[in-house]
Amino acid sequence: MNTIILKMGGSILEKLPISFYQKVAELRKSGICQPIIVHGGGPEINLALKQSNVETTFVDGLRVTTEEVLNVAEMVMSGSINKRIVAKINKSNGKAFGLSGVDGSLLHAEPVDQSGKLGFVGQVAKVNDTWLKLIIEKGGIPVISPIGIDSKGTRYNINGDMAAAAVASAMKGKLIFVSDIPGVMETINGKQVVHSKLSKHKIESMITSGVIYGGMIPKVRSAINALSGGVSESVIIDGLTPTNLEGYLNGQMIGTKIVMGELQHV
Ligand SMILES: Nc1ncnc2c1ncn2[C@@H]1O[C@H](COP(=O)(O)OP(=O)(O)O)[C@@H](O)[C@H]1O
Ligand SMILES: CC(=O)N[C@@H](CCC(=O)OP(=O)(O)O)C(=O)O
Repeated sequence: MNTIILKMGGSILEKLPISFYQKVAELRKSGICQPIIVHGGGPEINLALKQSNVETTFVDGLRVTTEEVLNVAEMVMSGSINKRIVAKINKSNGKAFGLSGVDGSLLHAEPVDQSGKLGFVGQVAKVNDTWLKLIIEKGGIPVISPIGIDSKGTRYNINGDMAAAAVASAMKGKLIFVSDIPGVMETINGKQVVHSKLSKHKIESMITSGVIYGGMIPKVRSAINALSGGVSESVIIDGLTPTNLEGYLNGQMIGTKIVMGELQHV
């Protein structure tokens, strides 16, 4: 069975209709594909930090993470968000199993920046997929919160897009970023267009020119890394259009596909 890694952005988590979770459960039950969910939670972490009067800043879409910020990020993502997703899939007759990258050292992490400028921000050094494979073997749908751990027991806040790319590379699945935008957009001659395909070269120039900014930066860079890591396809789709997931899986041109080689028309 083909594996798909669904990165569910914090931007849409609360807006997704129950039909989305029903579709995820159905994909597994019917044997069409094996979904693995990796979620984010940026907006809810922002809210929780605000309520605790903790300032938060981002560098290239990554949250500078002090110990205090890490604890809040873990509470929000591994606690509240993860279990809400699990509950919705289970309500849809799926067998979801929630775990964070800390459980079974699923996401073995290392600091993203050795200078310490970003604090406890990690990247995935290795995916320990033993438990994932066991959950899958038993008919389950893994739901992963992107907090990682190293061999000393230090935990790291990992951007959800980066975690999803690492899981997709390890499991050799298709990587689908489910977000709140129809794809990567650009205003050309006064008209907003959605790119249907983007190459690595074009992506880097769009980051340099500021067309791609904020949370879209780790998303597109993770898509490229996943392709380098052996993932066959990376795509960004809008989760709020109910037919998008199925349409994409049926081969329709939906969202923005990230490709390795150069493209003539971009
Ligand atoms: N060129 C672009 N096209 C579309 N969205 C962009 C672009 N550049 C930056 N963005 C921003 O990236 C956001 C998606 O990233 P993010 O908020 O991290 O999403 P998610 O929570 O789904 O991971 C969009 O809502 C938009 O504000
Ligand atoms: C290091 C880092 O930036 N971690 C992210 C993790 C959540 C995330 O990635 O959420 P989205 O998918 O909603 O963007 C954060 O703290 O916001």
